[in-house]
Amino acid sequence: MTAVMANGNWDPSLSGLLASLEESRRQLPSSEEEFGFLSGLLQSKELHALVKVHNKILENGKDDKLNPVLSSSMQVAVEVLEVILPRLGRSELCKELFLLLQKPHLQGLMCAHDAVAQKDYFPRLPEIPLDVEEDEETIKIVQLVKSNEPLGATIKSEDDTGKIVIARVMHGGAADRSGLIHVGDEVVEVNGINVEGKTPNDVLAILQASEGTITFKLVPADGRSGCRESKVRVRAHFDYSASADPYIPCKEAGLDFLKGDILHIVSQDDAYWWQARKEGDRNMRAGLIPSRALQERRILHERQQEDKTDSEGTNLEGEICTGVKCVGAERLLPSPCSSTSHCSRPPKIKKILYDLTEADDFMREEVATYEEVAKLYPRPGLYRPLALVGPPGVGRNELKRRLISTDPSKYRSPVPFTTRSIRPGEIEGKDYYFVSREVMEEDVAAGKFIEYGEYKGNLYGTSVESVLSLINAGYVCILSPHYQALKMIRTAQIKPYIIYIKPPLFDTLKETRTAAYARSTFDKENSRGFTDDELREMIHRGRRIEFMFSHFFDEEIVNADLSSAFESLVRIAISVETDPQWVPASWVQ
Ligand SMILES: Nc1ncnc2c1ncn2[C@@H]1O[C@H](COP(=O)(O)OP(=O)(O)OP(=O)(O)O)[C@@H](O)[C@H]1O
Repeated sequence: MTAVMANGNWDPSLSGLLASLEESRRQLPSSEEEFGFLSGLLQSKELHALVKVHNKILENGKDDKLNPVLSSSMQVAVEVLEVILPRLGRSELCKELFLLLQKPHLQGLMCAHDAVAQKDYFPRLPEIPLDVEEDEETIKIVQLVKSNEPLGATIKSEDDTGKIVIARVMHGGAADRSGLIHVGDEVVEVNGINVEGKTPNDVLAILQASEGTITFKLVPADGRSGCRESKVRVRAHFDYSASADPYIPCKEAGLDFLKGDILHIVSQDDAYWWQARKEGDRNMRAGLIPSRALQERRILHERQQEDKTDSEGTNLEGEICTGVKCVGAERLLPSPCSSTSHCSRPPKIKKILYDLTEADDFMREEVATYEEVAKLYPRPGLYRPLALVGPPGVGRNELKRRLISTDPSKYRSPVPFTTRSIRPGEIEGKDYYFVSREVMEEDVAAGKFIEYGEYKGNLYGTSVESVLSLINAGYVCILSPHYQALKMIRTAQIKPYIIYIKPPLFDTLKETRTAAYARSTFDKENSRGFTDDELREMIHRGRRIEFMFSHFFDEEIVNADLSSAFESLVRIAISVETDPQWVPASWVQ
């Protein structure tokens, strides 16, 4: 026997295995290479260490010597991360703990701890009964043991033959992980009961009444093999509740999510029902969500219905059912078992830039469902611009000015261009870039401006180049673009972090603006307070902006109390600088 094994500490079962391997070496049909591999493995220190750990766990588990204090250390770690996140800027200790808890080694340790604490390695499967008839070589027998986890597969009865088949296997669920159950497998027997001629509900009833292990006899589907998990992540642009969806093939298999949630799409095999997990969710089993194509059809249909004034009757059901076979016909197999600012005030030109009242309906063509995203990691010295959008008068410029005044050497706003002539005291390149109308019109036509407009016969605008030069010079560029310029700035080149400044409800809006003697920005010639109509208009505009552009927003700040809104802005600005962010996948190469 080899030197390593001569060591008295070596596990006796491993030594025994190796000895019998060597003894029967000649009778084995294996090649020299295969033998060498196996014998090397049995003698490896890694395997020995693993066996030792395994034995120790079993030994300690036997007489309940060690009881875990908790079995969800990963969950606790995530909660701690959330709690300390807002304190990162203020405490070095918080920062250190934040980094520590994200280290893969520590997370691996906590995962392993939880698996052991939850006894995830139990139970052991009993021997498979081998009383299989001779002509049943194409039958597979799958035995599952009760646990708290659902099986993660759905069944349906086939339209033409009435056979019960596995309709869907949810990625990461118990069935998928077993590697034994595949889509298309025909269910012949459950616990010795023949299911021929039975409905999916009958089969469910058998399963629910069963206790202990459950044995399936399955005819394997031809040529099926497990599909590899996709890596696609998307941001959802709508709320989804499976229980409220009349068209989902199986409500219990659905995954609920909220607008803004990041979803890991693990399978797009079905054109209408994708399988997804929520990013960061420890539940490995994927759930069903409507595919992009299906959701787009639904939204378009809903819009058509809204637009229809006459009632021709809705037939959404018919329309979707044509595309999605077996709607509602699948059954999920249960568990087999169970200010005063010193920055000069920029000129008020924005509100005239796109002032075609309500001319923004063109955006309604866009159907926001899911957007593919990827993580963008912060790069020191190269900061994402912050773009504050909102209805005119809501306070974007006020917040921008306050943020810049906290550190003018860090936060900057791009210098605008104008075709008007320079006035006494103004400095070229500081107040404005003064250019001729011909030059500016040419540049506008060439798409060099993120926004522009005309006021009293002169053009004003902000160029893409001036934004990029601030970014490249290491500043945090602060923009307050008109909302219709959002599409222009939301590019891989600029990578803006878009913050929606939302007006509060009318009473609060009126109260806060009156208390602060806020000046209306609607009538440039008169510096006066906001009228009720103007405040209502602000709220109305806000709603339209949300309707059209909310899928572009990274954050939202309700500008009720100005100092709270400003605090939120500062907190967001710090986190954009330091934390990884989900951005459109095309921005990350
Ligand atoms: N939360 C608040 N409470 C009280 N007053 C506010 C608040 N936010 C902003 N204001 C005041 O409201 C007025 C309009 O704000 P601001 O000029 O920043 O609006 P804006 O969104 O930039 O609009 P515009 O695009 O028309 O310039 C200013 O007098 C500002 O000081």
